[in-house]
Amino acid sequence: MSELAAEQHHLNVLHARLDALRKEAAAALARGHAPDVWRAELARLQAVEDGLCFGRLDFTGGRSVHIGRISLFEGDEPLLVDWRAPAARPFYTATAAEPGDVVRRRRITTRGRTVVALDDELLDPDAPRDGLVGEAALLAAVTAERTGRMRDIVSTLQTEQDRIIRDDARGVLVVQGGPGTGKTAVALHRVAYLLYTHEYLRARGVLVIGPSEVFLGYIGQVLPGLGENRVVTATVPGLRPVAVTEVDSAAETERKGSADMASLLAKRVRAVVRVPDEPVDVEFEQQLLRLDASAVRRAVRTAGETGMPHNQARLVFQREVVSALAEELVDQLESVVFSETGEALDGGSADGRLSEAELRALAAAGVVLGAEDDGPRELLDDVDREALRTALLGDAGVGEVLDELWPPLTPADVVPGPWSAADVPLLDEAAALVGESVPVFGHVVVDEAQELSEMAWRMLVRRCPSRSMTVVGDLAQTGSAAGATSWERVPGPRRLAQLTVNYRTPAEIMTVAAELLARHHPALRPPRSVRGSGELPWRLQAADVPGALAALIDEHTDGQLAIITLDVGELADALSLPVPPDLTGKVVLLTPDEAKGLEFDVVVIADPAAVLAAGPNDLYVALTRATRTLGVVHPGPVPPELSSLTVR
Ligand SMILES: Nc1ncnc2c1ncn2[C@@H]1O[C@H](COP(=O)(O)OP(=O)(O)OP(=O)(O)O)[C@@H](O)[C@H]1O
Repeated sequence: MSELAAEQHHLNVLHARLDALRKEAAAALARGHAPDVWRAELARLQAVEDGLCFGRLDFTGGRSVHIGRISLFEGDEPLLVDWRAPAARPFYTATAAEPGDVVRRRRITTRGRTVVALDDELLDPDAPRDGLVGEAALLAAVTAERTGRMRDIVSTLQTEQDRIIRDDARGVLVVQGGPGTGKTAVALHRVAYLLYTHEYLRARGVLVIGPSEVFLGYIGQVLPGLGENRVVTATVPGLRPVAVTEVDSAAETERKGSADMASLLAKRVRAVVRVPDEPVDVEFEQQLLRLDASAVRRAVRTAGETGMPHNQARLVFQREVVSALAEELVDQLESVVFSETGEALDGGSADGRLSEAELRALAAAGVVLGAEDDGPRELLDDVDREALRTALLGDAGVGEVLDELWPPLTPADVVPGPWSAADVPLLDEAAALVGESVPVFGHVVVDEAQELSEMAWRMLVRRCPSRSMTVVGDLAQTGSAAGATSWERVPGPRRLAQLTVNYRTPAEIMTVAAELLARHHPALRPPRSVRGSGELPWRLQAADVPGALAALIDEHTDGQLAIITLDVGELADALSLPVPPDLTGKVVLLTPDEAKGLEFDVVVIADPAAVLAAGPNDLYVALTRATRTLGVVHPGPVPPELSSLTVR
């Protein structure tokens, strides 16, 4: 039997096993037993159909294992090892220089259920080293036409990526890497790895944060394809569903993103508590009670000292005030008996019995006087006092006074609308200050993390108090005015990892991007492109930009074409392209901000000077989106940053 036929035979066995498991799951689901569990299991088994098995390791001594998306067994015999299992690790880490006991690594390419190619690497310590694992398969993957949906890279993960994926779950791992270094891909594979490795994370959940809904759609297929359906994905504003209708200026975005807002909001919340200078009159069952300003001050202090959020501390405040009021009432009642002159006061009877009003007050508190009761001193034991406090608390008039002194708050009281995206972290902060809780996750992944404001980070820490986080981004791509220029704002303690190889952008394009980077971020190193395309980036001067673009679209045949520009409105009309963009279209029109994290076969930047004026980072993002060809169409003089492009 040929090697290909042998692998086909094994793949048939694997799919037969997969089909059997699906049947079992479907039958269990039909029986109605633990439907959620079986539905999820069925979805997991369905999602691993494509590329079920993609590799094989042969070890010294003749043993071999097949590597795939999930583990499969026939009885005790392992048919397929999950790529995340320790046994699969050498598939990603073994090198010719350090082969361990691996003698051969085989990449198996399948189409549907058919094996179409084998790519063998003999791990011979004497062979020349190129640093790339499985170069042929890798190059095939990175040059494949783009579809508008991200694919997983499980069969071609590189060693520096593998190391990050399997890094410790605890603490904050920050991954800095230039464009196309696989940060998004690595972050998603790490989620799959952590969920596989740590049972507790499956129970506590993982949250993946992305920069936009379009981006979340782009990455949406990756985790299900890796057999993980249980991850929550969201944008930062999406974590708190409120109506975002406003757009802030850059200065406003920066101001609202600053950590100073946290103390400002805390101050705003504290300021609603009123401490009067004069005693406050409180009416209860037609009795007038006097609440001393000092008693209010004491209650505010006691409530404040609990450190509880506003609405919870309010309850403490209320209990304190009501205790003071109850004491006042008791004093009044007791004074009937114990007035200095021995006289009954306030209409009480001379023998120390109580007035009508006092009886009503006691009745409201549920204190019932029997005929044998002499007076309130003996009557008002601890239970009665508690009943009195409860009655005071439940009284509408008393409640009104309490609410005036310490009003209950909603987040919208603290941060009134209408709201912009930058208000959402402020509303979230306000929610925490007033005492609303949020769902908590076992691990949080943040993609395009350079865009997050300090206030957004606070929002995420509230959702992950354990601070088990994976944070990936590129400081050279920061677009938001409230975004980061260093990783210092990421909650600590943090450890930093780097990705250095660009799998997306060909060397010819990266040379242009590197010049821009050198001008504006001299401290940052551009990533090294894994390949060249043989196509030089070009520029075209055209007074009629929409006309020039229409001609380019007409000429375009292969793969996806993206037009990146600052002002999409005008071009959308002229070129009849959808806004917001449809990523599955043949031609996609979008802003640099929307293009963040995405990639296309061909990219044309319209009016690069305008993009540059918005910020060099925006132009850097736009320049690094193409997997094959880059062009710019400029109506005026070309920015010096792009003067080296070939004139078309
Ligand atoms: N090991 C790999 N094998 C095959 N393809 C890879 C590998 N690593 C990355 N890629 C591909 O490179 C492209 C860029 O990856 P990804 O989007 O994760 O990069 P990024 O660092 O997040 O980029 P950016 O900062 O520009 O958003 C994707 O198409 C991804 O599939």
